[in-house]
Amino acid sequence: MKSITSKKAARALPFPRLNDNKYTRGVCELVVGSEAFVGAAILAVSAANRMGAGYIRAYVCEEAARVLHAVQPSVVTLPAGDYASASHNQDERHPRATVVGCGMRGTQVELRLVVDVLESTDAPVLVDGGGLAALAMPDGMAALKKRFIEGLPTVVTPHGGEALRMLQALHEQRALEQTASRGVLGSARDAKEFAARGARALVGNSTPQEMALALSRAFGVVCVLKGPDTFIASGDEESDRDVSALYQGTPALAKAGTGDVLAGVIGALLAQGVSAYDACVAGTFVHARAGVLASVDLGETCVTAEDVLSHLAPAVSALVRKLQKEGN
Ligand SMILES: NC(=O)C1=CN([C@@H]2O[C@H](COP(=O)(O)OP(=O)(O)OC[C@H]3O[C@@H](n4cnc5c(N)ncnc54)[C@H](O)[C@@H]3O)[C@@H](O)[C@H]2O)[C@@H](O)CC1
Ligand SMILES: Nc1ncnc2c1ncn2[C@@H]1O[C@H](COP(=O)(O)OP(=O)(O)O)[C@@H](O)[C@H]1O
Repeated sequence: MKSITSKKAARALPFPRLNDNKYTRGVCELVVGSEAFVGAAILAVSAANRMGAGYIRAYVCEEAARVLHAVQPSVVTLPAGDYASASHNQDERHPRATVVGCGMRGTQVELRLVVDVLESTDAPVLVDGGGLAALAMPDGMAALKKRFIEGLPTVVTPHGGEALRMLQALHEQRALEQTASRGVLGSARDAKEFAARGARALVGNSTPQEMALALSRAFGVVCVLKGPDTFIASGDEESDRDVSALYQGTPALAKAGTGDVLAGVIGALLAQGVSAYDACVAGTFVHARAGVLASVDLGETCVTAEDVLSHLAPAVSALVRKLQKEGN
């Protein structure tokens, strides 16, 4: 397994070119937050705005739009329900990406919205937080399969709990399908309980690396499995970079909202045309470095997700200095 270094992260970073405009620097769209989790939307959107995408469009609830107008007036806001009816395609000169799911609670309306996002853009999509539950549903799986066949990149960023739920849902669904196809008799409830037990047994003993790999292959996505150490699985069976590990974090990052910041960071890199795998490598590194720099300033105990956000710029500057030192 490869470990992510500052050199790899620095080389993946995008820079504005002399003749760029806000559209050529990439449009990052975020379909995030809910009435229950307004903060997740603010954190993800603010992180994306900080990480260099030229145009940030946030599809959010009214309260999140109100807060964003106050704290990030450069962000354009639209009602979350408007996403499906707008156009989201990209071309070579106008890259873009969509982040969806941070701060969602997993309601039917939200899960439908996640599937709409997967179906309605040819740009990279990052799915996080409560939105991840949509992927193991039949519509979500079908949308992912179509994106995979068409070569459209999808990134998922689960924490350990979300990864476990995704794998269990997947195994459960497969077991149910097998039961049905073999004509095994029994009540629907018994079949579901049996499938759930099998799924728990299958997933129970996996290491985080194995889970990241299983998720990336089963769903056809790049999987960033977050935790004290973070594992990135490319899902590419031909490649020698199946799983990479990031060991440079700090327990100061174990705070609510830091995952929302990470989703915005990776989303902005995707929107600037960085490949899915490189965006995950550079994004997780910058995020971890921001956590470390915040800890240096404030002490590990006192760091909040807002501090990680405010240390993204010094983290990027440190990487840029590294590149300059190497003469690249
Ligand atoms: N300020 C805000 O508005 C915030 C909103 N958030 C949003 O809240 C929604 C629910 O996410 P949560 O993660 O809070 O809750 P979840 O309901 O997704 O998961 C929490 C459960 O998973 C278990 N778990 C197992 N491994 C874990 C791990 N490595 N890290 C965390 N939990 C683990 C926990 O014990 C717990 O039972 C998401 O959409 C998320 O984006 C959170 O990001 C927190 C901040
Ligand atoms: N003990 C730890 N050491 C290093 N990094 C951690 C630790 N705990 C959590 N993190 C990082 O903090 C972030 C937490 O993300 P997540 O669990 O999704 O939080 P939230 O949903 O509250 O935003 C991830 O990037 C994870 O890798």
